[in-house]
Amino acid sequence: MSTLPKQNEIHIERLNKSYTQQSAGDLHYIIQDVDLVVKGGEFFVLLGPSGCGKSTLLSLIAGFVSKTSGQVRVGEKEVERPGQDRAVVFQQADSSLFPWLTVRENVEFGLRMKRIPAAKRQEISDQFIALVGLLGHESKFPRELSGGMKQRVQLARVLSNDPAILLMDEPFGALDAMTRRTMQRELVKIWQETDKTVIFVTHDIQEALLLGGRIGIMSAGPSSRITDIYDIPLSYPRDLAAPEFHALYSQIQAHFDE
Ligand SMILES: Nc1ncnc2c1ncn2[C@@H]1O[C@H](COP(=O)(O)OP(=O)(O)OP(=O)(O)O)[C@@H](O)[C@H]1O
Repeated sequence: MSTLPKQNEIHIERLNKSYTQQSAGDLHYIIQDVDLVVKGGEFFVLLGPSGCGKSTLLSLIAGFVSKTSGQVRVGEKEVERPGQDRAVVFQQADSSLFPWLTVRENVEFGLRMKRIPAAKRQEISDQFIALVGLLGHESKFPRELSGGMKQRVQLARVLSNDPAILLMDEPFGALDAMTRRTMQRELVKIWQETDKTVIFVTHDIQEALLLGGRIGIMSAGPSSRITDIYDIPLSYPRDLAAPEFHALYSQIQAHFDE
């Protein structure tokens, strides 16, 4: 049996990111000595207070920003730049959708760039438009969609490119509570159907517990680290009213009350 790391496994070792503070001229560590292994096909949630460095860590994995020192590997490859194996879903779909393209054209954009023939493109976009529940809306433009629908288009577009890893930065943060719950449920279903590795950033404990197979707690910055990792032994879909859910909620909440 091969012992090589899976292509969708993420290894982070002694990772540091610092900026030089303009005023003081000294080094300011955003994250310091982060160690983490996310297994292939895992749903991992990064949970921490606002400003602790969650987006920074996600951007380092995405290859959007360069590290100060340490290692980020996907499979066996060191991350040096963005790659097709890692797709990022942002909080605001508006900034990532092309307003002059329809839902279908937005979803097919990456496929067109890869010169996939039209018939195959349509087959793939049909599949993911259906998966995110947007059948019947293919010809609409982003301005004709609600916030939740735009977020679904963003998700369908990302999924149609078939990345091994989904990096999600508070993707439902701007949605109303009901749409947010629907999207959370759909994301879990999509993840179960596609076996992708997901790293999902949030500062909402309830969201973390609804979604995560494991939850990594980040300490408040500066020099933030992952201080604790919780295995969440609850089956999906998760029951907000279950006593086990409440017990885990209180346990995790205690980290932020200290
Ligand atoms: N380019 C930069 N130069 C200097 N400091 C930066 C830069 N980018 C981010 N920071 C700082 O890094 C810290 C962490 O920011 P980051 O956006 O990663 O946190 P976050 O946990 O994702 O926050 P939120 O939950 O509010 O989105 C903040 O204090 C921020 O000011």
